[in-house]
Amino acid sequence: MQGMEQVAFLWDKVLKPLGAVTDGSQFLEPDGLFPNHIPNPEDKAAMEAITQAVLNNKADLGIIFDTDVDRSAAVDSSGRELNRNRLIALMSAIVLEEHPGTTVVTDSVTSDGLTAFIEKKLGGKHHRFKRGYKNVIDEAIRLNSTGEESHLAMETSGHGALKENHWLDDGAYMMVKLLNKLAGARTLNPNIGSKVLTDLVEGLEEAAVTVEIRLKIDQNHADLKGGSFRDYGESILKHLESVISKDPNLNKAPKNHEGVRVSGYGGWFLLRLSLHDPVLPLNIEAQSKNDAMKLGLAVLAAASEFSALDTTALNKFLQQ
Ligand SMILES: O=P(O)(O)OC[C@H]1O[C@H](O)[C@H](O)[C@@H](O)[C@@H]1O
Repeated sequence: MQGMEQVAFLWDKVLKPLGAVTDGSQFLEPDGLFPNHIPNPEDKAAMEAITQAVLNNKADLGIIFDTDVDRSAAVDSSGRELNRNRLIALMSAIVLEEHPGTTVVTDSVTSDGLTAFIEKKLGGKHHRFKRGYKNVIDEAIRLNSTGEESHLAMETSGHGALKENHWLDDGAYMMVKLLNKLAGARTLNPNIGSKVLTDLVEGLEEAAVTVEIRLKIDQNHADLKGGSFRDYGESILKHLESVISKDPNLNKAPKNHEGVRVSGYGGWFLLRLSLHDPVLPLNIEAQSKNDAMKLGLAVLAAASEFSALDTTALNKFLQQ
């Protein structure tokens, strides 16, 4: 287990008294300079550190939190990361066992593979909404108020909330759900590692290439003509939408709540406005770099007309 201050409670007052061996845990001392890695369960270095600790200690499970413990992720006993879409798939499998057919609300950058997994394998409904943990939680609450049952709201960032936990944005509670599942399986077979969790995400299709490229809008650029970066971003999205509608290889997602989401070349992309920054994040998933580049080129073709948009990061991706 690794994380910061609040984790000490889970470690000292919950896991240890219950008999868990937590010796391999690391980075439990709070240090605001974050000397070990960025405290983010999506961060490559953070996930590598916890994976290594799991393997070195032959642990059944690794769990990792951000600094205020509202984002979390796990690593199974074989060293497989359970974060992003995989963690949502795993939590969906657990929640759908308890509440068959329920709706899972997620943010907008979740994969097409996740939708297929929730709907075809688990028999639930995937409501792909907007980025932002507050947005997904509020949407799940709204759905329940309209009579559509939803028990789980999750973001790929590792934020997540459950109806049974009063919709608190609570990474520790997510991990306790995984630990419960694990403990139940271990009473039947103590040498099973975390296979019970690994098995639950069996069948989740994953893209070979997954990238997020963040395109900045220069707010002081003359092309904004004194307008806001939001308006400028919206006009880029509108233009992209019209360019896509003329391309026979690309299809706009029929149901979408944020930005422009398009499928094609066996993959998909989403271009949207950042929640806070003058940035258009572009997410691309495809089965090969070549297909991902075709999707990236379609965005570049539309975006290059907008001189206040810095496309350096996209160009770099396309030239790699
Ligand atoms: O829109 P972005 O710039 O990608 O930021 C999106 C993120 O913003 C905040 O940090 C929210 O707490 C997260 O829930 C959200 O995922």
